[in-house]
Amino acid sequence: MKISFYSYGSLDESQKEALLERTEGDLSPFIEKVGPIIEAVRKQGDTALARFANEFDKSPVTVDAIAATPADFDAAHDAVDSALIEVMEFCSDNVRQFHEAQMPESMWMKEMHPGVFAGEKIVPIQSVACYVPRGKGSFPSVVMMTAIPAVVAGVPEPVIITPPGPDGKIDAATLVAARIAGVERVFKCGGAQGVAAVAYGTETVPRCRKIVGPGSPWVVAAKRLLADRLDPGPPAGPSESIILADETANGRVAALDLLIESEHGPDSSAYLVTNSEAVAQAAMDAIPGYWEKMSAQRVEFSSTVLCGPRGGIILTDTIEQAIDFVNAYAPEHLQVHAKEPHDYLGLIHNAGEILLGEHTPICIGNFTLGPNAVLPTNASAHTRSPLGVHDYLKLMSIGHVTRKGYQKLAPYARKMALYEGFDAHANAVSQMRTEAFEAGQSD
Ligand SMILES: NC(=O)c1ccc[n+]([C@@H]2O[C@H](COP(=O)([O-])OP(=O)(O)OC[C@H]3O[C@@H](n4cnc5c(N)ncnc54)[C@H](O)[C@@H]3O)[C@@H](O)[C@H]2O)c1
Ligand SMILES: N[C@H](CO)Cc1c[nH]c[nH+]1
Ligand SMILES: [Zn+2]
Repeated sequence: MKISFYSYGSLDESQKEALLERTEGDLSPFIEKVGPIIEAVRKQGDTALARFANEFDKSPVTVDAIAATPADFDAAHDAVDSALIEVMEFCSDNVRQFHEAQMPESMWMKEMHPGVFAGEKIVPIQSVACYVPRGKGSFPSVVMMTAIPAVVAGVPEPVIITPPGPDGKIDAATLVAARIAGVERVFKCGGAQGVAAVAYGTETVPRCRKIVGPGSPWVVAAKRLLADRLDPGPPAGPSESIILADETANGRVAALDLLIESEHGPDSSAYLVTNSEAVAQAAMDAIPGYWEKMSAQRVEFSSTVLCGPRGGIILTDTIEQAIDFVNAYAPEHLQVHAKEPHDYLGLIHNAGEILLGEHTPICIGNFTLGPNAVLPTNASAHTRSPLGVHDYLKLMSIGHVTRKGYQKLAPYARKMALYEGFDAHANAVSQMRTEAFEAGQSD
């Protein structure tokens, strides 16, 4: 197979536009199939969840075994290598520290004028579900990234949903990570049926108001269809990355990092964008050797991405052109390979995360650095942010006006109300209010 190579300066506008496309851009085939799945869960609850687990996950789950039990947690703990548990504790600790640092004050108030107080109260959302994928991998790291900020934010009893495996069980490390995070409500339901379960609630799965976490197009399509009933949280579909490398980069190292996100699935996207022909060539030459060190399935995913229309190597005429491409693409993950990576920080406006330097590969961000690795996909990094404690919190405005403050504000409110034509609004800040007080006092 031939790795896709683009000489950017010689592409026409439509070819440049095509490079910006992701698989998530067209969800229509998934939306069509997901509608009936959602309807079945709404009507049949747990029975439908068990049936879909059998059908889509080849998992023999019965209606009485959808919730993980304390015995399941204990068995998972026994099954997982103790060295992996230590690693998950280390990574979880970094993720927790990062998100604790993100927490805002729970309230603020400002005296706008004498006797006029305004501020905000910040509270956790009362019910949130975390989606933890399983299929083209198992993702205990996604438990860390979704459940730990929920706990830090103070969400009472967060819920985890995840597809069961062919043994009818939840991935053992996923359960261990849930326990490390402090989450006990874990349910065996994934894909569109899992999203529908938390949107409507079933006999076993509680209804939630919000769902966070990444997933396949089945999950993304269900979130989209259920968005009126369930806050779908920040968008997080198939993984995508750009490695931006200038002429000071080592092409072989850049290639190693290009392969990281290319192996998630055939629907992922991954580009090396460089202004250096030597870096591009070194990366191109290195990739086949790296594929030899990967499993057949991961090579299939990676080569589908890098040899197809949503991945490969882009050679630009200048580094400015490379940076412009990054900003137009707005990748989920961006890693900068350069001797002076900080020089580029101020020039990047659109990316879910910016990892600086050749010692900060995306997998370090995925697992262990601390910032959240659930990041905006499908160009939503133009306007959206990484998952964080703010996604589990909401603001309520607070106001308090004393008698003195009222005298200052009332004439302004009355003038506005009269202009907008709202009689009751105007009356409530007129002489009628003084009269109502006086009449009330004499009662
Ligand atoms: N953006 C991020 O932060 C991030 C993080 C981790 C993973 N990811 C992405 O999440 C995705 C995980 O995908 P996955 O497949 O491993 O797990 P998944 O849990 O998202 O999807 C698997 C589920 O899809 C459903 N499904 C599969 N085939 C189906 C069919 N034919 N009909 C109906 N439903 C079907 C099943 O219910 C199955 O349980 C990947 O695309 C990966 O790149 C993103
Ligand atoms: N790259 C994913 C986010 O796009 C996160 C992840 C978890 N495990 C492996 N990778
Ligand atoms: Zn990854």
